[in-house]
Amino acid sequence: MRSTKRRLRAELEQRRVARPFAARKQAADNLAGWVSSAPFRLEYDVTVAAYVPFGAEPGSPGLLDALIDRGVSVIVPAVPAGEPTALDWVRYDGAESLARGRWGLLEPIGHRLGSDAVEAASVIFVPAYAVDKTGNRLGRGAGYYDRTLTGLTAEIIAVVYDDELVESLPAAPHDVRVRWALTPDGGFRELG
Ligand SMILES: Nc1nc2c(c(=O)[nH]1)N(C=O)[C@@H](CNc1ccc(C(=O)N[C@@H](CCC(=O)O)C(=O)O)cc1)CN2
Ligand SMILES: Nc1ncnc2c1ncn2[C@@H]1O[C@H](COP(=O)(O)OP(=O)(O)OP(=O)(O)O)[C@@H](O)[C@H]1O
Repeated sequence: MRSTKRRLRAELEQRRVARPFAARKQAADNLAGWVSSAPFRLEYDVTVAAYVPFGAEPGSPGLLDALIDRGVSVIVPAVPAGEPTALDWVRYDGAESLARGRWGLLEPIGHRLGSDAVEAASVIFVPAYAVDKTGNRLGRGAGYYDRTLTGLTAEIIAVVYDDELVESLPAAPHDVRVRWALTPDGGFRELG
């Protein structure tokens, strides 16, 4: 199982890296555009936990900015020091305040809110290499998100390219299923 997941991650990463720049840009714009037709409430009193895409991941800060433009409070992860645990969180208020953190990830400079901050979120966008039709998600494999998402009742959305919404993925008992996929061409799709 572990080596199957590792091989899948490597294949999916290669496929992402091979996507032409213009296609990635179009996909990022499309993803941001779907925010206005999200199937859940995204208003001024809502907190959304999202993330800042890096490398060949689908998306850009554009989706976060689209959320902020609606008045939503947005928090994004900050990777805690040491071994993988639940993620820490920082408020996002625009791409200007981002700086390179651990592994070159972009994180807002600002007060760390603690790992409990995610409990205020009613909607959580999570990164994934792939998601299957029943909501099994393949992440980077450090286990940050599996540790972060257990026990939450929020709507959880995996953001992937259209060809990364697949028929089935290997799943372990600790894997937390997601209810939605968001893809550049398909928008929000309910899973399960
Ligand atoms: N945009 C984004 N933010 C995110 C995540 C993510 O997947 N995407 N995470 C999702 O969990 C967390 C960070 N997790 C990460 C886990 C591994 C690596 C990484 O590059 N690992 C290297 C090995 C690094 C090393 O050991 O030196 C690798 O896999 O090659 C990066 C981020 C929180 N923030
Ligand atoms: N709730 C948890 N408690 C303790 N260890 C966990 C927990 N969830 C995951 N792990 C550990 O984290 C590691 C990565 O898990 P897995 O391969 O399922 O990652 P993933 O779901 O693909 O990615 P992500 O890093 O996004 O969670 C595994 O070694 C697993 O044992």
